[in-house]
Amino acid sequence: MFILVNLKAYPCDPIEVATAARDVAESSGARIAVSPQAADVARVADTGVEAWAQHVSPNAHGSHTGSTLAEAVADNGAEGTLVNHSENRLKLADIDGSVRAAERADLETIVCANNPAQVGAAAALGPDAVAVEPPELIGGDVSVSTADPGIVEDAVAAADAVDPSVDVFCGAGVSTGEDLAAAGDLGASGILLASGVAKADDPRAALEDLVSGL
Ligand SMILES: O=C(CO)COP(=O)(O)O
Repeated sequence: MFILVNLKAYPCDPIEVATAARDVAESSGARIAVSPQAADVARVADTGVEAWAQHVSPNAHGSHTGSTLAEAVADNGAEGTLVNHSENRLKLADIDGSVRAAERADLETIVCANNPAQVGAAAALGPDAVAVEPPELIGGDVSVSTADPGIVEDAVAAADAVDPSVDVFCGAGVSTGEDLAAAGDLGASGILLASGVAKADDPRAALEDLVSGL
């Protein structure tokens, strides 16, 4: 199970979380990545943890003010990028463009989706993985793997029907090792979480609890 910690725009210390994630990944053997604000990608990657961008623009170099280029985040140490999110909704054509941009820059991709139908559409674009995150459970205390196990199973089936090589992650309310284990039992290859680590009083302890579910 891959654990991807999305720091969103939370007021946490990205280096504190990245250092803890690096240490817990090393001691447990788990794959853990941290996805900070684009401006913090280089500092986070410098800790030695696997760093991911939260978004890349569909465009390449050129007259595109405000872009976050896939090439730029890759040059600054990112190994992958999220594409689309319930909190940053993109048009299908832009999701496609961002996945293609990430491919050009050799970044791994996870496209986020709200439900199994969107998972199927996202899988058709050929990312490395898709993540199902029901918006109503994002930021809450109850894990998607407990509150709505059927949506995870349906997402796995939807992606498999389109392209069996696309992994399926789940996210929303995931915070414990038990939540992670339940996600794995439902067929997920990884989890995407934010508040359970970024808003934790002790992010290191939160990460240690998560890997206990592996
Ligand atoms: O949106 C999410 C990750 O991208 C999930 O957020 P929470 O873990 O805070 O529910």
